[in-house]
Amino acid sequence: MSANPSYALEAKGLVKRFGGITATNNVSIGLEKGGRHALIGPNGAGKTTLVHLLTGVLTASEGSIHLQGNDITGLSVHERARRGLVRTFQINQLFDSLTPLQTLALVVSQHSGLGTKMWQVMGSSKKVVQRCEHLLEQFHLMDVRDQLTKELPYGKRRQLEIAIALACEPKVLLLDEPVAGVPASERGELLQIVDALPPDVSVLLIEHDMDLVFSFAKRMTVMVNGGVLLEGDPDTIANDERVKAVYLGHGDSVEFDTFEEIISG
Ligand SMILES: Nc1ncnc2c1ncn2[C@@H]1O[C@H](COP(=O)(O)OP(=O)(O)OP(=O)(O)O)[C@@H](O)[C@H]1O
Repeated sequence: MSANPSYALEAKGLVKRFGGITATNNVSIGLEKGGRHALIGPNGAGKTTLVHLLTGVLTASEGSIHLQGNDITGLSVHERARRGLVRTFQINQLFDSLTPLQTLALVVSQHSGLGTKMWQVMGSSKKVVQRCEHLLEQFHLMDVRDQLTKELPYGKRRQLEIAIALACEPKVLLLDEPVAGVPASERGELLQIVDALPPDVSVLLIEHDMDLVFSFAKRMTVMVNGGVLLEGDPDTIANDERVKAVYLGHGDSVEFDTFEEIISG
C-alpha cells in the first residue's frame, strides 16, 4: 500500500484483536512531518494498544504502518527505533543508579556506535561530551547533572526521560503522558521543554491532560472504543458535540472539568 509523502508516520486500517476483544478497530492516523499531533480518548479507548502497534511491541492483526514513506509493519521494536521511531519510557533501575550526565553519555555513545564504555568514550570523544552538554541544557538538567537520578524531583526525571529519547535522534517521537504524576509546581518547566522540542522532530503526544494537549497540538485524533471518532484541529475537536459527549459519558471528572473550560473558552 502506498504512503502519503507528507506524513512522517502513517498507519492505515490497523486492527488488533485479543481473542474476542478488538482493542484497535480499523485505525488510520497520519502524523505530518514536523507535526504536533495529540492522541486522546477516555480510558480503555485503545491508545496504549495503538502505541504498541506503532512501536512494534504488538503485531497488528491487519493494516500497515509507514515511517518516512517506508513500510515498517513487519519490523521489530529495535529496527523501528534504529530508523527513527522512538518512544519515551519511564526510567528503569539501571538509569536510576546513574546521574543524568552518565545516563546521557551512555545513550549518546551507544547511539553513535561507540559502545557503552562511557567513561572511556566521554574522555576520548569530544562529540559525545558536546552532545551530552547540549541535551542537559536543552532539557534543563545542567543543575542536576551529577546527582543520582533516583534522588531527582519527579519533574526532572520526566525531563530526563525525554532527553534520553532525543539522544536517540528520533525522526518521530511518541511522547507518552509526559506530565502524568508531576506535581503542579514542577509542570511549568516540563511544558516549556515539550514546547521547545526541535521542529524537525514529528511528535505524537498521548496525554490525558487537556491543558497540555490543547496548548501543544495542531492536530488531534480522538479514539473511542478502539476506533477513531474524529480527527481535526483543536477548534474542531473542542467544539464537537460527539467528543464532548464521550467525555461526559465517561464521567472522568478531571478530563471533564478541563475539557469544559476549554470548550467554553
Ligand atoms: N493484552 C490484552 N489482552 C486483552 N485485552 C486487552 C489487552 N490489551 C488491551 N486490551 C483491551 O483493549 C482495550 C483498549 O485498551 P488500551 O489499554 O489500549 O486503552 P487506553 O486508551 O490506552 O486506556 P488508558 O488511557 O486507560 O491507558 C481495553 O478494553 C483493554 O481491556
